[in-house]
Amino acid sequence: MESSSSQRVARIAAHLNPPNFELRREECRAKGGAPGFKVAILGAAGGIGQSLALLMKMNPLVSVLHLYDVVNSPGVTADISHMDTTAVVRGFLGQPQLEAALTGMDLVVIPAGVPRKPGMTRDDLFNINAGIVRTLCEGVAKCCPNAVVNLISNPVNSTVPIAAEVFKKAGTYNPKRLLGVTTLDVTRANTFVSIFATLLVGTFGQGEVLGLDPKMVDVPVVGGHAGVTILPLLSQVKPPCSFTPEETEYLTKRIQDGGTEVVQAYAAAKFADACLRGLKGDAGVVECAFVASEVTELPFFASKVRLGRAGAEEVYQLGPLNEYERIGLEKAKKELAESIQKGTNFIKK
Ligand SMILES: NC(=O)C1=CN([C@@H]2O[C@H](COP(=O)(O)OP(=O)(O)OC[C@H]3O[C@@H](n4cnc5c(N)ncnc54)[C@H](O)[C@@H]3O)[C@@H](O)[C@H]2O)C=CC1
Ligand SMILES: O=C([O-])CC(=O)C(=O)O
Repeated sequence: MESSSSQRVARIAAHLNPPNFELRREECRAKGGAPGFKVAILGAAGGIGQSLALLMKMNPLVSVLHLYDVVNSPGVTADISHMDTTAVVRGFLGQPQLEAALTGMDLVVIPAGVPRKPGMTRDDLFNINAGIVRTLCEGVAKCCPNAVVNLISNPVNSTVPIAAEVFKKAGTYNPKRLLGVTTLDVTRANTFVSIFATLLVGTFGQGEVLGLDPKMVDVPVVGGHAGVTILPLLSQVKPPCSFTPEETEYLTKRIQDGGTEVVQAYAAAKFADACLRGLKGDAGVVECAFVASEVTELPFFASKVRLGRAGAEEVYQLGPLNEYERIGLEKAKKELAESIQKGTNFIKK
């Protein structure tokens, strides 16, 4: 006869062994009554997806985290699910499991698709990623038509219009709930400006600023998410800061080219968190995003938006631009118009 201790071990083991493990976690969570949102990451086994999954699993606003990919999602799910935070993690592999991954979701974050190789532009990814985004958004329209969608897959300037057309076709389009993620441009801009300001002591209007924390810096970045369409409004930096024309030119290029150097998931997690805080009803959640917009004559444009229960509840105007920024805006709009049209045509053709 087994000792009571080994019987207990056997009982616990039965609960902790896959596939029971996640089921038990779910029961524990239900008993604890942790509130929160259901979030799906599509492309969760990729470079961005894995780090994003880790960061979302740490977010207390997330109660359920679905990790979908066409490869490797079971391993990633097992890894993430052992983190001792409340969100229940479930993995989904391949197209037959897409609908299960999406059903009931409040927020769908999409970093699925191919990334750039050296020498490529984001637009070079269009041919592969356009079809991937279309398929995934068809799934969203069918299974969670009211979810907020964060589109990360590049070229964002075209994939957002693609998603909009898919949702229009399905009759589920809500412009407030479709957001292209440009947060990385803002985190780069905040970081570069803070370093710059710290090194160039005395350029800030209010006297000397030493060791400026990037979190204290606010650089609006408008337009889109590729090359010249990324337009940092350095004249509107907070705290107020003045740059020479050469400094402006240098910083603008540095921010525009940041993606050829390094990519990361932190900004995507920051933006997803802002969307969840908005859905929860927090006041004053403002981030830049590429959304349906009337700020310019273009149907989509990135600018500051206020995030709320409805998604992007308010799209802010650009504010006063200086001459350098006005020229930049014209260049940005020209390229953006083509990228938006290309995305729209992909579905309409
Ligand atoms: N908007 C932004 O700020 C950023 C955008 N990106 C973009 O995000 C995308 C992903 O980048 P990485 O994670 O570095 O690439 P990656 O190649 O490491 O990961 C992509 C993942 O997508 C998966 N995938 C491919 N087809 C899929 C499908 N039909 N359904 C579901 N998953 C699918 C792949 O299996 C892979 O796991 C790229 O297009 C990249 O350009 C990356 C960084 C920042
Ligand atoms: O540049 C890339 O290929 C990825 C991206 O969008 C970024 O890092 O901003």
